[in-house]
Parts: sequence; structure tokens; C-alpha cells
Amino acid sequence: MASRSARTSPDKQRRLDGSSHRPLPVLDSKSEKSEFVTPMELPKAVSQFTSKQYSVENKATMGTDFPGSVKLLANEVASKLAIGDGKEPFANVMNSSDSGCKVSGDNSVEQEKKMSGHGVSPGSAKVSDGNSSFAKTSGSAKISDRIDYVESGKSSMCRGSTCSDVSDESSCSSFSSSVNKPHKANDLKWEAIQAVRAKDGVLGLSHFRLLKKLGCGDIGSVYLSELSGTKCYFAMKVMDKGSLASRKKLLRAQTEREILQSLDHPFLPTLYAHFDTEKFSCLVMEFCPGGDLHTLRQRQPGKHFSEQAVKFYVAEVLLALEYLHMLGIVYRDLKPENVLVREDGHIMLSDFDLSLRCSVSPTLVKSSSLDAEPLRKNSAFCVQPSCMEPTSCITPSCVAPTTCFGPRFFSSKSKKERKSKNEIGNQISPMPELVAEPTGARSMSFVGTHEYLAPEIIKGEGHGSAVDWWTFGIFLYELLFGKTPFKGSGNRATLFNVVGQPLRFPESPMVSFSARDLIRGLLVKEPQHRLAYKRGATEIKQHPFFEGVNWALIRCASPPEVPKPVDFERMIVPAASTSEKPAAVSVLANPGPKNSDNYLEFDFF
Ligand SMILES: Nc1ncnc2c1ncn2[C@@H]1O[C@H](COP(=O)(O)OP(=O)(O)OP(=O)(O)O)[C@@H](O)[C@H]1O
Repeated sequence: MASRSARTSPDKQRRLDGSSHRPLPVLDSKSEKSEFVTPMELPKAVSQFTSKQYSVENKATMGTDFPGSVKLLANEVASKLAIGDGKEPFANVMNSSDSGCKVSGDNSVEQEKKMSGHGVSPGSAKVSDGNSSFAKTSGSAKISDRIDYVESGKSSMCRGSTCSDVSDESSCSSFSSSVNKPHKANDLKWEAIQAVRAKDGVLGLSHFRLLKKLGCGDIGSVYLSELSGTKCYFAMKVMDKGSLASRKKLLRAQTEREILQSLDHPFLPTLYAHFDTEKFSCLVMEFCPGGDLHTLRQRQPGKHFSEQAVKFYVAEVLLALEYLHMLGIVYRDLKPENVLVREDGHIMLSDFDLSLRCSVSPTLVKSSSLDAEPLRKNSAFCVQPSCMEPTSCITPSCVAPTTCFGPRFFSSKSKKERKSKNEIGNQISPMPELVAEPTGARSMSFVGTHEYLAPEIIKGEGHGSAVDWWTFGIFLYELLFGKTPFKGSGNRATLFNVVGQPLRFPESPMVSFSARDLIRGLLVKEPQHRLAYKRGATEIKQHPFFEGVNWALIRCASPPEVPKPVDFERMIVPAASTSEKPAAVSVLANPGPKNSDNYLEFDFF
């Protein structure tokens, strides 16, 4: 969600986005603003920061106990990131600026041909984001060198676009229904949208009253909107298609939309509708009145949450990440800014434009206490969701809980053998344990936020779902201590700290042993030794920090804080006092005639 730079926070520049149109700030420890590099130059910029400089700088920040092994690691990083030797780890990224690549299970690279430009229906055509492009994000940027080499031991990445029940732009759209979103079955907002569709055929911008600009991100602006005359309020993300095309961000927008379409989870956003006008692409989502956890944290005494509150927030985030992984989505951008607080105080993870999609092949790890031996090496125990198709893994039907939790088991053992074990187990065998997460996926993208980047991303070694467990550790640390663990004097120092500096905890606030132990398990530099690397979220859920958490009923638990009710009518910005550009003011003051969506001009980016 919003970068820190958009706020008054002193640590404004921690977010870096190689996909923004503004060049990346060079990784300079003295001044984060003075120099800029392109993403292709980024490794060079890092490599220019030699191991010698690194150890000098870190001696200054770390005192005299700078371990030799860290220096060695720094040497290794510097040499790995060196360019011009033919071994530069970002070479693939650099050479593939306008094509997406996918690596299938057999390691064959497939080039995706793409189209870009106006008038291309994102739902019907593949579009190029040109990757490696830059744009301003409110004074800071996020790294996104988006050439996703997705490689799973079992399956290939899917980029298939799907028909959606929320689309108003393609022939497959027809009417919205909650058929594919069982959690929304009784939602009045779904019904209100359906009623408009039933009356007017399609839903468009003219059906909404834009009340207030909530914020703007790299690819669009978000408005609090009312479905006119219904008192149903939404957050509408409005993206200028021309601007997306010229900044090569169409694919990013498409990724976000397709992911949103596929979600149906209490801690993830509901996409109520999306539609395109000639000029704009609009996503109609659930509105979260509680702001984000970054802002909320700043308001806490000592600017950190209590351990109890942290447990609540991170538990919900964990469930959201687990669900995303089960859909084959590696989130990659976890940070407090992207965790919004709903009306009821529960959380909603937002912002999917940096996410990576791959298909999943759920694996049975433990079928019962009697069958407790890890079985992942035995492919006969894999479970394939019924919706797995090579061309489209992001389909709403994938998310039906029955496919996640009621899989068919394929076993190499005979029915007879299995039956006898079940009988011995007295039919009270515990729930089977599955890994349905893309633990084997690999991407070479350079995406994320400095302080949250996993070491394997910085080192360009390729990364998979374990990056989300690293960021989960940083997130947990930040909520507890009010700061991130590896922040350096500048972005470059931060990156080197992430890779080479050991984890340390501040003396205050006092934090329980189990919290620190969980953080230690998550912030292991080598992904293969990191907690959750093998069995995903299950490993984290079982950690003593979460003792007492009722995972199944967490959505019924009392949140630490419930936002004050919003008086929506009072949120309407009077034309005279708004800081919007005149055209946008006129939109707020006068929604204009129906079906005249395209006269609007928004104040973007
Ligand atoms: N569902 C929502 N409810 C309330 N506010 C929202 C919602 N979605 C977004 N916002 C607000 O709008 C701002 C912009 O959100 P958006 O997702 O476009 O951008 P971002 O995450 O900052 O950027 P980027 O797209 O570059 O990752 C957010 O910072 C947040 O304040």
C-alpha cells in the first residue's frame, strides 16, 4: 500500500521500486537522494560498494565485533554482484526488458509474446509491462525488476487471464454473483452492484460518486467511492491506461487485477467489480477505514505494538500469506503499509502488483500420526488440486476451500495397506498435513522494499515463497520493536546489512523469548534453513509464539483496536477546499451524466 515516503515518517525512503518511472536512487549510504541508477545498473551500484568499503562502513555502525564471516560474506556478495564478468546474476533481467519469461518444470524457457498499448483488453490479451521500468512512487520507489523466472520443481508459471464474475469489460462477464466467493454470499455490496448491473446492463465509472482521494500508488489513485444512491462504499483504484502503457506497467496492473479476482479470504481484499473505460481501468474493492498498520504503529506508545496486539496482527497476516501461497501466489511485498485495518479491526493484506504467480502442487507431508514420516520426497503422495490447468492457475474456482482442504490423496500404497493402518489408528487420526505452497518456485525478479528485501533477492540467487517468510520476520520485528532490524544509514548500507549483518535485538522494549525465537527462525539468511521453508505456514503456526491461537476462529477474535465508525457523508470534500486538480474537483462536485465516463481526468501519480 502507500509507501512511507507518502507520509511524514522520517524513514521515508525505505521503499525502492525499480519499476517506477523515477530512476532508482543509487545505493548510497551518505545521501539517498543524490544519485540515481536504472535497475540494470543496480547490481553495478552494489558491486561498486566494495568489500573493503563494506567492512569499514559496517565497523562504524556495528562497533568492533564485526565478524570475519560477515566480511567474507560481504566479499562474496560484492563479487557475485560484480558485472562485466559474464556471471552477473541480473544478466537475465537486464537482457529481457520487454518480455516475460517463464521457466517450466523441465527448465525450458518460454518467451511470452506480449502486446502493449491502448485499447487492449487486459482480460483478453497479454500485455507488456516492459519490465525493468521506473516510476515515481511518492518520493520513493519500490524495487521491481520484473522478469519473473518462475520455476517449480513440479509445475510452470501460469499467466493465463481468466473470465471473472466481476468483470464489466468482456463478453464473459455478464452479471456479478458471489458464486465464486462463498464468503461474500450475504454481502449487501455484492447485491447492490448486481442490482445496478441488472438495471443498466454494465457497471461503469458513472455509477459511482468519488468522495475522497485515499491515496495514490505507483500505478493508480485510490478513491473512497459510493455506488450512487446506495450508501454502499468502496475503495476504487483508478488507473490511467495511457500512463500505464507508456510507463510499461500494464502487466503489473493486470497481475494485480487477476490476483484480486481470484481471492476469497477474510483477510484479503474483495474485488467487487472491475471495468475499463476508454481511458481508465478501475478496480472496485472493499474500503478499509482503519488505515494501515504503519500509521497505526506510529500512534502507539513508544511507536510499537504490544506483544498481544502483534500476535493478533501477524497471525492474521500469516493466514493470508498461507492462502496466497496455496493459490501459487508469492506476495513479496509484506510490510505494515500494505496491511490495512478493516471496519471491524481485522486486517486486510493489500497491494498485489509485485506478487509472483506460479502453480502449486500440494504435497502431503503427514497423513496421520502413524504416517508421520515426511513424504515430500515420495512424489506418490502429492495432491493435485482439481483446478490445476497448465494455462490458467488463477481461477476463482481454485480457491474453493474444498480443493484446498479436501484433496484426493494419491498413494503408492495399496488400498489394503492404507485401510489396515487406518484401522490401527482407531479412526481418530489427526488431520493430514499438507504443503500446498509453492516452496519450489523460483524467480529472478528484484522486487520489494529495501528494509524488507530477503538476502536471496539482493544476492540475485533466485527466490521462492521463502521470501515471504523472511519479510514476515521483518514485519514481526518491526511491529514489536518499532523499527526494522537491518536498516542502515542509507539504502546501500541496508542491503549489505540484510545480507551480512547478524540479527540483533534492542534491549527495549522487552519482548518474550518465544517472539525472539520466532524472529530468529524466520530471519535466517539462507532460505533453505529458514523456518517454513519446507512445510510453509504450518511450521510457523506451530511455533510457541502462537500458543493459544485458535487459527480456525481467529476471525471471531477481538481485535486490538476497532476503528471509529466513518461518517461517509462528511468525507465528501467540498469543491472549494479540495486540493485536487480542477477536473477532479468537478468529478467530486458533479458526477456528470451517466455513461460519460471518459470525460474524467484524474490527478495521477
Ligand atoms: N481498500 C482500501 N481501503 C482504504 N484505503 C485504501 C485501500 N486501498 C488503498 N488504499 C489507500 O490508497 C493508497 C494507495 O494504494 P495503492 O494500492 O494504489 O498504492 P500503493 O500500495 O501505495 O502503491 P503501489 O501500487 O505502488 O504498490 C494506500 O496507501 C491506502 O492509503
